[in-house]
Amino acid sequence: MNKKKQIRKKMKSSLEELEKLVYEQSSYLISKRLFELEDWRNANTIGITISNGTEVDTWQIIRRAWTDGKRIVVPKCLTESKELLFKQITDFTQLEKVFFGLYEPKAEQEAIDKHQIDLLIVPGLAFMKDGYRLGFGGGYYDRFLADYKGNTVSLAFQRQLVESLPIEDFDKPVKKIITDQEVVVCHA
Ligand SMILES: Nc1nc2c(c(=O)[nH]1)N(C=O)[C@@H](CNc1ccc(C(=O)N[C@@H](CCC(=O)O)C(=O)O)cc1)CN2
Ligand SMILES: Nc1ncnc2c1ncn2[C@@H]1O[C@H](COP(=O)(O)OP(=O)(O)OP(=O)(O)O)[C@@H](O)[C@H]1O
Repeated sequence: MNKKKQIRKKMKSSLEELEKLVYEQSSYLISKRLFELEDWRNANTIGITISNGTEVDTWQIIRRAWTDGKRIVVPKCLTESKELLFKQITDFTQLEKVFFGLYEPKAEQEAIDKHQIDLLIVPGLAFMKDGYRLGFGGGYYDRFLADYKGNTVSLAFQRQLVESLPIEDFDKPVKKIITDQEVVVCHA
């Protein structure tokens, strides 16, 4: 657990050093790569978080999905059970600010069944090329992925790719990682 905390701390400060212009350009390149993939083209329902701070920008990805007629579903954290409930949004004003400055769908937005999600964009702080990841520590995505059968990709700045991470039994790797420099096809 301590090792994970250490890596999180180090990665957070590395990400804070990204200049605004580099952040914008890298986010643009990552989304451009995503839109070229069959994984994106073939997906009708896309599960995605609302990026915050130094996370790869997802706002522009959501706008593009809406323009392309795709359904966007965004997670709401059930803090007691540490589960994620995905709800459809068709408009950014259907979100509200919750803890840590995160945005979630408002209560009245309708929840969907997790198996309707064709492509899940899985957030994370650090990734290995085999698809294993380190998140923010809630364990929300590890739990969600345990019985999720759909496609998964993660978006990351190149500096978020690391040589090694502590792996635990419950960790589930993602299938692809898209960075500003490459698309990594993961073989865990
Ligand atoms: N933009 C964005 N939205 C997201 C995520 C994300 O990574 N990015 N999440 C990705 O999962 C979920 C929220 N993640 C959370 C992660 C941790 C804690 C939390 O309570 N952290 C504790 C430490 C817990 C621990 O160390 O065990 C804390 O910081 O006090 C809450 C929510 C859903 N929405
Ligand atoms: N499938 C699961 N069932 C029950 N508990 C789980 C499961 N997956 C993870 N956990 C618990 O969640 C906690 C947080 O895990 P971890 O530190 O690996 O989170 P993370 O990978 O950073 O977060 P996330 O998956 O939300 O991105 C751990 O204490 C772990 O025991």
